[in-house]
Amino acid sequence: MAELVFFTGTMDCGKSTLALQMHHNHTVRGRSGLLFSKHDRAGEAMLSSRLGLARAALTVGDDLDFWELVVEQVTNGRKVDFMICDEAQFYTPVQVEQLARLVDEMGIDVFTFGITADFRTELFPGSRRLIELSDRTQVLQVEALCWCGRRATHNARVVDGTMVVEGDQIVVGDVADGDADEPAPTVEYEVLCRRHYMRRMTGQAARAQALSPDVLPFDLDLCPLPSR
Ligand SMILES: Nc1ncnc2c1ncn2[C@@H]1O[C@H](COP(=O)(O)OP(=O)(O)O)[C@@H](O)[C@H]1O
Ligand SMILES: Cc1cn([C@H]2C[C@H](O)[C@@H](COP(=O)(O)O)O2)c(=O)[nH]c1=O
Repeated sequence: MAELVFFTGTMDCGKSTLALQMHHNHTVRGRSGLLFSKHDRAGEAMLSSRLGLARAALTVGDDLDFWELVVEQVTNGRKVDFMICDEAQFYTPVQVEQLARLVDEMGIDVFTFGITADFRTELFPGSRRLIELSDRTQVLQVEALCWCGRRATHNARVVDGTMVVEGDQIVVGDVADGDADEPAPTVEYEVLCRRHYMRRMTGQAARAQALSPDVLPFDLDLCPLPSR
C-alpha cells in the first residue's frame, strides 16, 4: 500500500542524507523515482546533504502542480513508483494535498523530508499540512545536539551573532560550523534544546556569559560550559 510519509527533525539531523539513501535503496531494487527539492543550500535543481552527497532534483516552485507533472510523466510512458521530496516545509499546503492525492489515486509512495517549525517555533504551512495528512510522521533517529549536550529540538536563527525571534519566515542558510577562524555569515542557524531556546542562549552567548566577571557562577547542571 502506497504511503505519504513525513520524515522530520531539526536542521542538521540527516534528513537530506536519508532522502538520498532512500532514493538509492529504491532505485537499486528497480523502482523508478522522482527527486524534488526547494531552496537547497547547494542551489536550484539540487538535493544535497552535508555528508557530501548531492543529486540533480526537480525544483518545486510555488506554481508547480505535482499532480499534473506526474500525470504528464506517466502519460509519456515514464514509470513513477516513488517520489522523494526534500525541504518540504517550503511546499504550499495545496502542493501537499496534491502529493496525498498521488498516493491515494496513483499508488505512488511519497517520502517527504523537512523541518516542522521555524526560528520562532511556528509551524511552516507545508509542514502543518504534512502532519495533518501523512500516513506517518517519523522523527529521525539521529539526534542533533544543543551545545549543552541535550537533544536539540529547536532551530534558532542567529543574525550577526545574536539570536533573533522576529523576521521573515524563509531565509535560506546553514547551521554554523563552529570554525572560529571563518567570519560568521550574517544569518546562520543553531539547533538548541528548548531550555536554551527559551533563554535565547546560543553556544556563543553561553561562552560569553561564562567568561564574564560580572555574572554569578553558572548552575553547571543546568548550563554546562559549552564545548566550543
Ligand atoms: N564530517 C562529517 N562526518 C560525519 N557526519 C557528518 C559530517 N558532517 C555532517 N555529518 C552528518 O550529517 C548530518 C547532516 O546531514 P544533512 O542530511 O545535511 O542534514 P539535514 O538535511 O537534516 O539538515 C549531521 O547531523 C551529521 O550526522
Ligand atoms: C529554522 C528555519 C530554517 N530555514 C531554512 C534554512 C535552511 O535553508 C532550511 C533547512 O534546511 P535543513 O536541510 O533542514 O538544514 O530552512 C528558514 O528558511 N527559516 C527558518 O525559520
